[in-house]
Amino acid sequence: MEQYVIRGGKKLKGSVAVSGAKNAALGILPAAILSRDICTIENVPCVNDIKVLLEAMEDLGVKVTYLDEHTIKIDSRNVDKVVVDYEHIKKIRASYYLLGSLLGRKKEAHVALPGGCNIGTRPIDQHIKGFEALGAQVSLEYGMINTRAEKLTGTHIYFDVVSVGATINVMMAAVLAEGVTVLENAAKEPHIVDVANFLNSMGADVKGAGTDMIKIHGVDTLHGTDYMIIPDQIEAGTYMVAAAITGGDVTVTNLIPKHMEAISAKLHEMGVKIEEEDEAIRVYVDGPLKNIHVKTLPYPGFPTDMQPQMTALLSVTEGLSIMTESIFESRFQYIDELNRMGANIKLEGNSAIIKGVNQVTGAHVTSPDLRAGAALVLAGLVADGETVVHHVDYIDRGYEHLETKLKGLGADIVRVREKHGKGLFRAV
Ligand SMILES: CC(=O)N[C@H]1[C@@H](OP(=O)(O)OP(=O)(O)OC[C@H]2O[C@@H](n3ccc(=O)[nH]c3=O)[C@H](O)[C@@H]2O)O[C@H](CO)[C@@H](O)[C@@H]1O
Ligand SMILES: C=C(OP(=O)(O)O)C(=O)O
Repeated sequence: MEQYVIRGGKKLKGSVAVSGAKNAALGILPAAILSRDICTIENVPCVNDIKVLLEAMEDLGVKVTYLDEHTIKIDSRNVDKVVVDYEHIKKIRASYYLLGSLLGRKKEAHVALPGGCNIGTRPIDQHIKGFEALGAQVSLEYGMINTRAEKLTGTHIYFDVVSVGATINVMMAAVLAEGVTVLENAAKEPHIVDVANFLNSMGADVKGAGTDMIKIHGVDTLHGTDYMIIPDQIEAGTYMVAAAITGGDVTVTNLIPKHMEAISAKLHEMGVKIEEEDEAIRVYVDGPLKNIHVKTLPYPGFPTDMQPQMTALLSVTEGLSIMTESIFESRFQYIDELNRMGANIKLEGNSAIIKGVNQVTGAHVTSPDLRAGAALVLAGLVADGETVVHHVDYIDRGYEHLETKLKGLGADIVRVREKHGKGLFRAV
């Protein structure tokens, strides 16, 4: 088991480059299966979720070749299996995208129910509703989702909830369907647009991604392509908060400022200085910050994947702040851990009532999930003394070289491994 040991108190300074978007890559790599050809994908983040997904794809017959750390050649000319078992995907959520891509390509898919972060009940009824509307039969048996279709036919689908996963999954299944598919009440996140752009670069005809109505004209075949994944909005936001929480001065580079608007706006409201450039944002603090209220919402609202990191910042900001989580009901599991570090946060329904404290103190804390883990690291960066963040494996799901990037900004953070049974540490 690996941990981060952080000695707080360093103001972060310098610049940090954002990696490719995890949640876009998790859609784009399975979508490459639809092409029956070779796709070269650049800016793939080097994070564990991607490694797990690629192993599952290799098991299906896809040939994966790393051209460098971030560039991957996906050869999906020979996909001979349609079954993705639990062992391959128990750790990731996005395995469900193999349903949409295999259904589109092979008209059949059997995928174990997805894992991923334990942040709520996370049903997939809207994915199933979409596949069924396209003409597939779907059943759930023995922990597997089984789906088959004689053929897929375009239709109108209205999603009852705004779902990133259902939008991407059904969009993927529909690109090779006969006729026109219209997805209404679609999610609008940047990664939806990125997956749609990728599909179009393979010859698909997807219009309207980024709005709540996506129209897909089915095509007969798709070809290979070269494509570059967008920067990770959430990783970028995490470094912006790292700058703010340490009272530092950090330029976050390789991002798309438009994708950061909700995060930038809330930081600005707190008094954090935000300077936008073409592909970078400088974040610095030159005075005391103000308490604010934040509510998570689907894009373009404030992202739920930034909720824990923002709460960490508010926990050390004077005054009473309220963070309301409206997407996932169990996304406050890290509050007890922050309180163990001296934060003063109470949960009332789906809101965290945060009484800002002057200082948090180092403690042993455990990440309950990916973004919560990032929040605990952020709190550790300003804590008095030493913070040990356990369960770094959650953080590794979605942050590329987190400790290296933070060290580059001047943070005192090391990754260590607990010596079996002895509670001793050694550097990894
Ligand atoms: C791999 C990936 O991209 N994960 C992201 C994706 O997760 P994911 O795709 O799982 O999240 P969704 O957008 O689907 O979930 C949004 C809401 O819809 C509900 N819902 C979803 C599907 C469904 O069939 N039925 C249903 O009721 C969920 O319980 C949740 O309350 O979007 C979330 C919301 O931005 C992010 O937090 C995750 O990081
Ligand atoms: C919740 C997340 O991921 P997943 O949906 O893959 O669990 C996340 O990226 O914050």
